[in-house]
Amino acid sequence: MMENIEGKRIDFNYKWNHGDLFILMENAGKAVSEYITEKYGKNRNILVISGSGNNGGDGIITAHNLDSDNNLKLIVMTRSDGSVSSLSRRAMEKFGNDRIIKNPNTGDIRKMISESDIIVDAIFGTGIRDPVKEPYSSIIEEINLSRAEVISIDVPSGLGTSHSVLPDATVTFTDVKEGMNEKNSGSINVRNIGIDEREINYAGPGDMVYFPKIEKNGHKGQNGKVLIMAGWKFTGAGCMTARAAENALPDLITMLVPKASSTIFSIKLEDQIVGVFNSLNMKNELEKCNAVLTGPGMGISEDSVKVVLAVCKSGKKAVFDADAIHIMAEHRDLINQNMLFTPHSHEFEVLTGTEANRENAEKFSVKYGCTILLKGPADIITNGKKTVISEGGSPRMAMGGTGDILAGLCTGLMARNMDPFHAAVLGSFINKKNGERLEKERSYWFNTYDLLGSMGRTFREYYDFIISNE
Ligand SMILES: NC(=O)C1=CN([C@@H]2O[C@H](COP(=O)(O)OP(=O)(O)OC[C@H]3O[C@@H](n4cnc5c(N)ncnc54)[C@H](O)[C@@H]3O)[C@@H](O)[C@H]2O)[C@@H](O)CC1
Ligand SMILES: Nc1ncnc2c1ncn2[C@@H]1O[C@H](COP(=O)(O)OP(=O)(O)O)[C@@H](O)[C@H]1O
Ligand SMILES: [K+]
Repeated sequence: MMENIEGKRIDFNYKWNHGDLFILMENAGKAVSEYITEKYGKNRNILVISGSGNNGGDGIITAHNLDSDNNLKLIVMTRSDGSVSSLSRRAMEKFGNDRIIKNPNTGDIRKMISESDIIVDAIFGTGIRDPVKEPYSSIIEEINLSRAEVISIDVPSGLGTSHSVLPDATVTFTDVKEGMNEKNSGSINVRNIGIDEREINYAGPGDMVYFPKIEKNGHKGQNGKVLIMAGWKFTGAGCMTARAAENALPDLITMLVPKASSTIFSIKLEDQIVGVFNSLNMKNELEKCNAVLTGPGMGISEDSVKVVLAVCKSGKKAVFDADAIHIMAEHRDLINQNMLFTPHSHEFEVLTGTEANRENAEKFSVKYGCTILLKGPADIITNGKKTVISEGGSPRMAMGGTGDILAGLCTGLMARNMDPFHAAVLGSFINKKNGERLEKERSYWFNTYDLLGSMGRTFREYYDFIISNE
């Protein structure tokens, strides 16, 4: 079962890899027209009703393919300014603009429906917004009143709203969509339209769809607060986590550190809030934050155990890295679905007592409900329900500190309201692409400062890609 946003993610990955989604639309139209021809034969009275988005475009290609062997009519309902999506425009040119019936009135639509044996429903797909208003609600009602066979493309138009087409069959692409069942979709036929494993099961630019946009009129605090308790033994590691977390664009980052090292942190992180650790401060900051990180450069001490246990008790979204993973190995009963663990293979073995591989990561996630990001030349991210592989990066990333950057970045993303799984996938992807960018510029001669310095540019490249293609 695929959520709509996951469909978007896959589309963006496809677009990044192949440049153009039109071939998918052509394949979608081919899948639907073949289904109809196989089931109903030729010389039928077919009415295709398309909306203004890409679902409508799939309908237009379907109409194009069925046109020569049937008595076919194509209606296109445009947006109020007369436009349709850019892919649909290409589909319209292919069909022949002058033969398309644009925005007919409801009476004419009713008449065309009554004259048809087969109706192809391509009004809305996964891009539907609630509520469905006139004229769409009436068109959907008319379709449901007709005696014709109704075939929906991808999803019954209006699914999930109060006005939904009730088709005899739905031809859907890649996977069954969220909310679909035989009762609301008729017989469900899943067709592969050319999306391959890489676009589905591997991290890619499409993972940016889960990154919450910055609201133009936002106010302080709205974009999340990060709490970091790290670097108590190795201050450098702690500072890197904070610098990395900034790239997720949270509003506030607070570090709690021991009194003895607070001056060092204040100097190195002059633009961030550095507080002195004590039990009361920790309690207050844990209450305020949206996500918390502990572990990197922390050392294992009485206080660090206290911190890790307090984080567990807080119920906040949390990232456990490095020493915190060692501590949590003794407290597995406290693990829950708000937690992300970012072990390399040795830490994984300590945490789980099993060999570091995909299967064991999945088993552990299922058992404890948490997300695991198992680091290596290829990162494996799993929450037990889904697993994504994140490939790439640079061999130079084996240097110390890249794990701290990754943990900080993931925490920042979780504070921005992302769930642990999608934060881990995007964090790993951006971190690795950032390493690739630097390797391209400097071969292996770069360090963690360089990674932190260029992360914003790497992020932006993918952010802009999503924004400019939405
Ligand atoms: N990777 C895939 O699976 C592919 C998906 N494609 C198709 O693309 C569809 C998604 O396309 P889109 O994202 O363009 O979205 P849709 O085509 O589902 O709908 C969006 C359009 O409908 C309008 N709209 C939405 N809700 C409305 C409402 N309540 N009242 C009036 N107008 C409304 C929007 O303004 C927009 O123009 C999928 O369902 C599928 O059919 C295909 O083109 C091929 C590839
Ligand atoms: N040889 C490598 N090739 C590509 N990416 C790597 C390599 N080594 C580490 N990375 C990446 O660097 C990040 C940090 O991993 P790692 O170095 O294992 O963490 P740590 O700093 O905790 O040891 C991960 O995203 C990982 O994929
Ligand atoms: K549809």
